[in-house]
Amino acid sequence: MISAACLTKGSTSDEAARYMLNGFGVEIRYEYHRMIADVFLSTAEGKTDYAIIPIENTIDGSVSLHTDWLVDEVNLPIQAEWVYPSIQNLIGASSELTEANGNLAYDRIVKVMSHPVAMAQCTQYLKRHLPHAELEHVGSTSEAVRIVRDNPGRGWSAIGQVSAAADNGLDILESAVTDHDNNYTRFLLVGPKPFTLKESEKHKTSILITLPEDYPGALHQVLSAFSWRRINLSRIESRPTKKKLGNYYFLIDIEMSMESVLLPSAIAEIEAIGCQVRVLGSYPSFKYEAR
Ligand SMILES: O=C(O)C(=O)C[C@]1(C(=O)O)C=C[C@@H](O)C=C1
Repeated sequence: MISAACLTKGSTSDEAARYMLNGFGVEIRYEYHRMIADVFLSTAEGKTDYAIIPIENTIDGSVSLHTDWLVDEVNLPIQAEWVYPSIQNLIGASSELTEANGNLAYDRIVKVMSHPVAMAQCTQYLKRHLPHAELEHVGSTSEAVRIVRDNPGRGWSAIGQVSAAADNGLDILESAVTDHDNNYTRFLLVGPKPFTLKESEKHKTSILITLPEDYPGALHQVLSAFSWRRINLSRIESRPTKKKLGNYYFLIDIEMSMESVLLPSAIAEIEAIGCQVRVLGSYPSFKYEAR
């Protein structure tokens, strides 16, 4: 049996976790939390084998809060990554928020609640149809659905998953309200144990680089260590070190395993110019395949 910490039942994370982990013939115990901090801490404190972390979204980009937790607050290696479609829906009680003719009564909706990332994926929809509604952020999409369920008759609605609506006895008022159809979220499986349930043809490595101070052209040299070896990078992002204004580290995703010959030598070259390198994980990368 393996155990995994995840955002609340019925969240996008929960659906994505089941997509990834179920069906390997191994029993999985899920531990649900309302806040992402508790998801990380459960695995960091040894209560679960893995934590399921949404890290990047097609529309909203990197989830900086989750990146910061991964880098600054815990030391949990990345063991796998996969993408999962993020289809968000407007959820509420149709008896309360629908006209007699069956049309959605937008003017009766006074509040929309959701996870900030899910809400950001529906910005255009909310502007067009619900500009008058108050928008409120909560810890997960399913948490939003639960709060709406517990507050009937107030004109509240949530943005979230079909399964959360069903679990809470609410209705899909409008389906697929995300601004673009091609909306995917990239998830990480983090924890101390390597992930061995499934093989993948593609491997990635994520590293964190802190440049030496006052070293002109340091970033250029870092990138050239990869480019002349023809090592492909899939993401480079800078985040503040939080130690001094203007100090940043670079988070780089590399399309190569640490087991390859080339990558360790590129990293050694980068360290030789005075950069600090921390490997966040070298892991299989899985593509989404509709089942
Ligand atoms: O609230 C949820 O349902 C989550 O799983 C969180 C989360 C996120 O943090 O990115 C995950 C995927 C969705 O794209 C929106 C929100």
